[in-house]
Amino acid sequence: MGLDLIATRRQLHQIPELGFQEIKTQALILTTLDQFEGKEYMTIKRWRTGVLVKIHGKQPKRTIAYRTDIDGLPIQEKTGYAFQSKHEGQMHACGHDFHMTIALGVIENLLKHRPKDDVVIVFQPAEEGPGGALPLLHSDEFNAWRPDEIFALHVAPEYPTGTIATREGLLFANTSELFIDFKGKGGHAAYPHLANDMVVAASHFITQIQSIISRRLDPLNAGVVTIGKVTSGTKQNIIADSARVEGTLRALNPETMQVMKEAIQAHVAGIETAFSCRATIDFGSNYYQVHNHSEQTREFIQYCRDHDYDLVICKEAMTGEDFGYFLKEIPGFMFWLGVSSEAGLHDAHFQPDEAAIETAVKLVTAYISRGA
Ligand SMILES: CC(=O)N[C@@H](CCC[C@H](N)C(=O)O)C(=O)O
Repeated sequence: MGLDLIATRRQLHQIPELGFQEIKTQALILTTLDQFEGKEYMTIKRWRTGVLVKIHGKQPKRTIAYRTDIDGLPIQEKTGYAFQSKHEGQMHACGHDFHMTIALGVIENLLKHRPKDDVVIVFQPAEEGPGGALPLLHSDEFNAWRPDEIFALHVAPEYPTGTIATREGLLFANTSELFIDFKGKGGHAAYPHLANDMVVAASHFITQIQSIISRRLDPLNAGVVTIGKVTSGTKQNIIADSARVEGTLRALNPETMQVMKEAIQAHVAGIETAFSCRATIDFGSNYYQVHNHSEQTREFIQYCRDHDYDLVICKEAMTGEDFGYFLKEIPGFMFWLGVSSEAGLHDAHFQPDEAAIETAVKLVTAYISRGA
């Protein structure tokens, strides 16, 4: 009996793990691969918590790669699914359970009907952070099987199930994480003049940096500053001696990202002066933009049109993806797969439509096998 795609997705959904901690996920991928018929035609390698699979083509002239990410997010799930995450505070809220299931379905198909060329399927850890693509791309394991072309998909809640959306050129933005620690002097709530309040300092900083977008950037060259987490204080009547601000920066080109980082540094320096405090800035992991190569994207678009897929030529998005690092070095493309969820990506209620999995397995298998 073949792979049950829905059951596999639900199994994966129950065991989300954060970047470079995907131990159970890796084990489940390996166990699933081990059950496939035709496994003599594949070679499997582990890379950290990821997995690389090579399917040996019948008359290989080149290698085509397909990549899936495998990590989950630090979100407490609120879907109410019977197969809800078993890991407290962790959830597949960005569709990586879908992405992995699709990759497994594709491997099963390619082992049954071997393609002409070699195929490498990459199960990459840590897409949500700190970033698995760059170290994987420069690993010996990957480079021993370095492909001529690579592609990937990402689920899209806003499109109807099975819709394929992509574009030539820029698809996803440049990103940089942002972590700032403010250090001041704590004290009694009734004596603010004897303390140095980091709740107030951090609040000023968060409000001020909104003007980076409105006053520092060319309005035609968009950027985003989002602060997603603020931590400070111990009790309502104690002035906090420290505050930590965590966020992300987004920009449509690397130059704009640089402008934003310099502006952040200037604002932090201003806060240090104004509030007599100290601050450290960490830009965390940075993802290079996902820039689809024209020739490969056009061929894929034409294939979708010729085979009656619901195709949308979409706009670029401010999401980030470390798949951009692969595309910086290897020709290829990324596309969105519609999964019609009312709740969006990174939302505790995210409920993608499982019907999209089969559509994607068929498309990716057929696209890899075309011309065979
Ligand atoms: C598709 C998606 O949602 N990707 C994530 C990538 C994370 C980037 C990085 N860790 C950051 O937060 O800057 C996204 O948030 O866009």
